Amino acid sequence: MAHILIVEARFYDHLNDMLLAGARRAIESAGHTHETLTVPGALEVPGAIALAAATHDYDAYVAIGVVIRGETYHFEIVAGESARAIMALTLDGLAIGNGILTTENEEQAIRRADPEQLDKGGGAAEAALAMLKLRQRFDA
Ligand SMILES: Nc1c(NC[C@H](O)[C@H](O)[C@H](O)CO)[nH]c(=O)[nH]c1=O
Ligand SMILES: CC(=O)[C@@H](O)COP(=O)(O)O
Repeated sequence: MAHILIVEARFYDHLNDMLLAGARRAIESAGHTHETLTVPGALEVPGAIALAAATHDYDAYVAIGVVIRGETYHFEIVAGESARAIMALTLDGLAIGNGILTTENEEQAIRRADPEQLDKGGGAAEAALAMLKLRQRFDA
């Protein structure tokens, strides 16, 4: 049994609730346990994962959040930099599933967050578990 940390950027409550439900369902149905850590926005997620990793309390991580395009270049910064930093942590050997949605509008986000539609939260949890298996296989 693995212990998974879900790190959620709580920027849009209703969308996050759906992503979290999907992630928790996937982890529980695979027989694992989880905790959730909440940070303000997607830019804080990689730093929170790095801090949590230093404790060695968790086997894998699921990043959850929603970035919706606004009027300015800020979207590119938040979407791109959060993904870049999460990717850097995976290259350091952490097992992470990235469920941070980056969408043009709320309608796209709902379809992807809803566990009964595209279930991207569940997908991110499954990716984290797959990476954990790889870590174990390579004894990392
Ligand atoms: N616009 C969105 C943000 N922006 C906030 C940043 O992530 C960050 O919290 C702030 O710049 C302080 O460091 N975050 C999201 O998760 N989603 C957005 O759409
Ligand atoms: C992530 C974003 O693009 C958004 O929340 C920021 O909006 P804006 O560019 O209108 O300030």
